[in-house]
Amino acid sequence: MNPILEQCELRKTGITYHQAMNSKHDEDEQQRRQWGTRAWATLSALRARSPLIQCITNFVSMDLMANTLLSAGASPAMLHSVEELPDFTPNADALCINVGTLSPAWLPAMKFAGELAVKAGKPWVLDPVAVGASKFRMMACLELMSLKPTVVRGNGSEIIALSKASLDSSMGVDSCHESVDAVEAAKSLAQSSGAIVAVSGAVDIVTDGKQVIGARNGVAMMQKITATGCSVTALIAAFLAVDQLHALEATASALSIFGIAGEMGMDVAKGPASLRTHLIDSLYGLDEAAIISRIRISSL
Ligand SMILES: Nc1ncnc2c1ncn2[C@@H]1O[C@H](COP(=O)(O)OP(=O)(O)OP(=O)(O)O)[C@@H](O)[C@H]1O
Ligand SMILES: Cc1ncsc1CCO
Ligand SMILES: [Mg+2]
Repeated sequence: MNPILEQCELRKTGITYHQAMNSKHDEDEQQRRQWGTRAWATLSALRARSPLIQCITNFVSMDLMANTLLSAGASPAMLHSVEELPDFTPNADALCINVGTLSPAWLPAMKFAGELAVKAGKPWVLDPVAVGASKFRMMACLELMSLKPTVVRGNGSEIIALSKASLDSSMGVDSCHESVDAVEAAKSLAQSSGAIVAVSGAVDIVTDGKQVIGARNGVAMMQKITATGCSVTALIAAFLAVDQLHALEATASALSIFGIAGEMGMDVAKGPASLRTHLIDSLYGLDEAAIISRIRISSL
C-alpha cells in the first residue's frame, strides 16, 4: 500500500504511522531471530553428527563441493560407480546429484542412486545444471525428477527451463534471469513434482508450491566463482540429512548460511580467488552470533 493511504487507514484505527512501523520492525526482528536460532541449531547438529553425503557431481565442482561439506561439518564422498551403489547409497545420510558434466555413461548411476536413496528413505537433492541446453540433458533431468528428489536447486534460468521442460538455445551454466523472475516457475515445478524448489540468486527463493521464502544473504561476487551453486546444493543435502522432516526450512537455512559465509569472506577477499578461500574459512568458523546478526530470511 502506498504510505499516504497507509497513514489514512492507520488514522482510522488510532495507531500512529510510527507505532505501526515500530511494531512491523519488531515483528521482522523476531522472525529474523527465529530463523537465526533454527539455522544455528541445524548447523550445530550437522557439526555434531557429521552426516555422510554422497555426491555424484560434475568434474568442475568436486573439489569446492567436498571442501564446502567438510568445512560445514559433513563428510563428503564422491562415489559414482554403479557397482558400488547398492552397498553405499542406502547407508549415506543424503545424496546430491548434479548433471553439470553429464554423459551417457554417468546417467544410469545417477538414476540408480536416486532410486536407492528413495527406497532407503534418505533425502536426495538434484542440481539440474544447464538443463535447457540440450535434449539429452532435459530428458535426463526429467527422468531424475520422476524419481522424486526431496529438493531441486537451480539458478533462475535452470528452474524456468525445467518447469516448462523447454530448451533454451543460448543456455550455459550461468543464469540469464534474476531469481525473482523464476518464482512462478518454481511454484509450478514444486506443485507438479512434490519437491521443494530452490532458486539461487541475489535473493535465494525456496518454495513448496504454496509458501515462498526469500533468503537475502550472499554477495554478487559468489557468481564469479565456479561451482558455488553446485556447492550450496550439496550443503542443502547435508542440512536435509540432519533435519529431514523440515525440508523447506533446512533448505532456506543452508542457503542463508552459505550466503553469510560469502558475506564474511568478502570482508577480507580481494576478488573471486581469495573469496573462494575465505568463504570456506568463514563457513568453518561460523558462530551463533554471526548467524543471528546476519541472517536475512523472510516470507515473500
Ligand atoms: N547477486 C547475488 N547476490 C548475492 N548472492 C548471490 C548473487 N548471485 C548468486 N549468489 C549466491 O551465489 C551462490 C551461487 O548461486 P548461482 O545462482 O550463481 O548458482 P549457479 O548458477 O548454479 O552456479 P554454478 O553453476 O557455478 O555452481 C548462491 O549461494 C547464491 O545465493
Ligand atoms: C562450468 C561448468 N560446466 C559444466 S558444470 C560447471 C560448473 C558450474 O555449474
Ligand atoms: Mg549451477
